[in-house]
Amino acid sequence: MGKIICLMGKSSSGKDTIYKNLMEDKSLGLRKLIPYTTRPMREGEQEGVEYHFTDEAGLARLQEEDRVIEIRAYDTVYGVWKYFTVWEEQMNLERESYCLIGTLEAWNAMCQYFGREKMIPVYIEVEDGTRLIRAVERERTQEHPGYEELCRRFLADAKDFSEENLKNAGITRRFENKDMNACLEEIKLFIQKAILI
Ligand SMILES: Nc1ncnc2c1ncn2[C@@H]1O[C@H](COP(=O)(O)OP(=O)(O)OP(=O)(O)O)[C@@H](O)[C@H]1O
Repeated sequence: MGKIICLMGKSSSGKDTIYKNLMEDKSLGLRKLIPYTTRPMREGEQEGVEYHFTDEAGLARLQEEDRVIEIRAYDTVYGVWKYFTVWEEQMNLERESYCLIGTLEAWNAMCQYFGREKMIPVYIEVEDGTRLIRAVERERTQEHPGYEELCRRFLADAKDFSEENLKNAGITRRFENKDMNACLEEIKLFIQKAILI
């Protein structure tokens, strides 16, 4: 039986890096569950790589087909952008396991949609000071570093991923990303066991 692995964690905890590594490990046989968004494509992005890009009409069609698993709307300075997960016609949960990066909100909605027993949480944690340094270092490499947004996210994450919210979501196990290789090894072992059940 297939499972859905949901990688979660605060900003700069290493989700993206870990996701890429898990996907490259063919022995795990995980499939990507690529999210959808109504936000415009950024330079360097490609349809179907980070996201499937659509618009409000595309979203409405998917909703009519009852294929939207969970959806989040963000009121940005450019207007409302929606991010959502879609049931893909080629998905085969009997045989395949899927992996995605999710928020706690998405996790809760997906537990409702698929059933908790189908869902495997992988919560990644990094000590706050180290995480902030990694976030600043990553931002510094950008042409136009967005330190303000970085600070906003850092504070928002503390609320979104509060101990209470984690507890209510049934997330108890944590994977500490101090050393990437050790963390990856631990996560891979955990996933291998979890998808066997
Ligand atoms: N164990 C580690 N040691 C050192 N640097 C790391 C480690 N893990 C991740 N990083 C670095 O920290 C930064 C944040 O990692 P990454 O982009 O994977 O995080 P993320 O959780 O996807 O962040 P966001 O949610 O903000 O997009 C990257 O520059 C990455 O190279």
